[in-house]
Amino acid sequence: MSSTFGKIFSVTTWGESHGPAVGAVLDGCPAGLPITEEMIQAELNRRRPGQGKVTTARNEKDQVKILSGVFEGKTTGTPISFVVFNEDQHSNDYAEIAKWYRPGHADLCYDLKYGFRDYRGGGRSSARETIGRVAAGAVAKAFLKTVAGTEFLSWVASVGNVDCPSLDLNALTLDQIEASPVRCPNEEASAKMEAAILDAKSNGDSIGGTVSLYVKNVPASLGEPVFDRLDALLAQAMLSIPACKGFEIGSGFAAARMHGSEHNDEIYFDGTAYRTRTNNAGGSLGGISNGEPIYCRMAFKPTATISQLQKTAGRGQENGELAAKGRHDPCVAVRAPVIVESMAALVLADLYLQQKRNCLE
Ligand SMILES: Cc1cc2nc3c(=O)[nH]c(=O)nc-3n(C[C@H](O)[C@H](O)[C@H](O)COP(=O)(O)O)c2cc1C
Ligand SMILES: C=C(O[C@@H]1CC(C(=O)O)=C[C@@H](OP(=O)(O)O)[C@H]1O)C(=O)O
Repeated sequence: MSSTFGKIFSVTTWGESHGPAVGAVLDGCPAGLPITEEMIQAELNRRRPGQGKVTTARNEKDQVKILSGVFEGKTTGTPISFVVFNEDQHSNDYAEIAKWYRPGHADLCYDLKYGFRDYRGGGRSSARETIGRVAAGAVAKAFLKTVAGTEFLSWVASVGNVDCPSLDLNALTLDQIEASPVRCPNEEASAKMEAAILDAKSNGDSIGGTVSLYVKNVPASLGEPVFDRLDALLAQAMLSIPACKGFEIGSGFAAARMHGSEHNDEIYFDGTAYRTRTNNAGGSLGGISNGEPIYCRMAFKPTATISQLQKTAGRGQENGELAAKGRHDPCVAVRAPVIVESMAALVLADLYLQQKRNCLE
């Protein structure tokens, strides 16, 4: 099922960017979990378009409605359905992409696969689809918080060649991240990133960035030892986010330049649990969580749709040029952190429920 993610705690998203609505169905969430529309709305507000000069100007309220699976403020154990109505589509701006494929977007590949063009914006390939992931992810976060005290934080770690300096991750708060218009908690780096995004935008261009994820209080023993390794599932989850092109966990690519003596995380018992003194593993060894925080980084490419004139080809096999229209994010990384957190929560909630089958309590 191409639109479903997860085995037990599983989400199916539906809807197109310019259709009447988008949403999700979340199945497998245990009964009795307190859930409100307000909790989900708070997460959707972090993802929403129209948040200022550094995001797309499409002005959607993204007001969520829960249609099923919650009664008297608690989950009932039955499928939870979410809907968000689209209100500000402006589909006429997209007339030209009915004919011309946008370089860097999914237009050509969707046509090659389905022989069909939904040229109303990005259609199903638009990141508007991630509304369903964030709504379901909010429930996954609430579930993990209840069973294990798990906490998720994600922020923009670089834009173009501007890097966020290293942070004290245990002291970092969501408020510090959300205070920045680009979601970088370091004030100086935030200002430089904002300038780089506005500079790209003023040239009819876009710019890439990286997003970091830090998850605290991850229960040990989540993940399967062979194919459904925790790190592999996280990679799949992250690379399934539109425009995500790179994933690294723990020391990531830097591990390839290290010696074992440097990379191995020393293990000790702290009186309660096994811990490691460093976290080059990023919280996963042998595909199984070791109880240390999960730490990963994702690379997001520059937004495909730009207003500069670019050479491309059309549906009728002709070659030509396109200066794309519509309202677009100049840097998609800025709105990605809550999506990243949501996908990580969906992976962990699913593995948590799978682990219940692996051992006698
Ligand atoms: C939060 C977010 C916002 C995005 N906004 C835009 C956008 O405004 N315009 C655009 O062309 N692509 C945008 N994208 C990226 C496209 O959806 C993505 O590039 C497209 O689906 C093609 O997939 P691929 O880049 O993963 O190959 C966005 C992605 C994310 C995660
Ligand atoms: C509306 C949102 O962002 C959109 C993501 C997106 C894309 O191609 O990914 C393209 C633009 O929209 P449209 O589909 O109208 O071209 C963005 O505005 C959203 O995320 O809610």
